[in-house]
Amino acid sequence: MMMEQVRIGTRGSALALVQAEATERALAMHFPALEVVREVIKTTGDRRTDVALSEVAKVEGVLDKGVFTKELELALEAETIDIAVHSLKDVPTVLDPQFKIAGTLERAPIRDVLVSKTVGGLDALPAGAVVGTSSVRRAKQLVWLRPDVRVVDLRGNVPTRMAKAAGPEYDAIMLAEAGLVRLGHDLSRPWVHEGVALHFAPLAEEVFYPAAGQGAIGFEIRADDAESAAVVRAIHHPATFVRVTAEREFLRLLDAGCHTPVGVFTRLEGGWITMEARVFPEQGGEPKTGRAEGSDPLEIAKELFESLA
Ligand SMILES: NCc1[nH]cc(CCC(=O)O)c1CC(=O)O
Repeated sequence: MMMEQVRIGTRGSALALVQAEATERALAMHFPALEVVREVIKTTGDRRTDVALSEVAKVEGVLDKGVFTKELELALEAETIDIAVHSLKDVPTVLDPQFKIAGTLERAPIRDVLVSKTVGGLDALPAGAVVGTSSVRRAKQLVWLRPDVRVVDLRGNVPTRMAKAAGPEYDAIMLAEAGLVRLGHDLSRPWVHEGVALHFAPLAEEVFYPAAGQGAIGFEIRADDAESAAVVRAIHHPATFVRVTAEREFLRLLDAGCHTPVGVFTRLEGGWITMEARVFPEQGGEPKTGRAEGSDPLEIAKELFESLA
């Protein structure tokens, strides 16, 4: 018996709402009679824009990296929502056993984008350029590729960060291509804000390694909720899931010991997965780079992890 109503939970940021809409469209296509109710939920990460993202978890006592997900899980637990719609890269790799990631939509592009006042991407940034990002992964890779660059913290949701990028404090910022495209940016031409033109330079994943799960929308449900699992299954994209499973498992294995900045990406062709990772030592210095391939996402994650240990 098909359920009559499903309640999805989402953050209230512009990007989260676009992702909720994409989910609702997919559900409407598969289940024309299903009533989809949207619940907008504020997370710790949305409230605490006053401190650096890397500090929010500590300040707020949120377990691990759940700063954008904890309140959605509380709503799942309280059964006020059935499906939490997440940017998968914000979801911790280890979940409480009462929850599970039941599926993903088809993935958007995985690259990072340099958004800068100068054209020509990373190589053409002026000497000593100031680049805004709150991601340690982006910061480490930036400075490794361009040692003269100065990284400064930049918080806020995507539209806020785009507006700040046009201000005098920054020469450039970094954002995910997926978020920019979902919010309607055309990366082939500059975006002009208050008379300042910002240029988009997507960075190939083998040049600038993305985050695990970047560009994927994941659905978290109560582990025992078979009805919601069936709903998710209809809009699920298995090829995306195989890739993000490999990437997240690799991150989970690394996270066991520390909070290392890590970039990782996969490709999937005819059931064959290739995965590459760039891992920066916590103490600084050269990153380790590795590659694994195979057909089992968990196996190749383990193989890659062990080859870098
Ligand atoms: N942590 C914020 C966040 N979470 C997901 C995205 C982009 C969309 C995605 O990667 O799925 C962003 C913004 C960004 O990194 O530019």
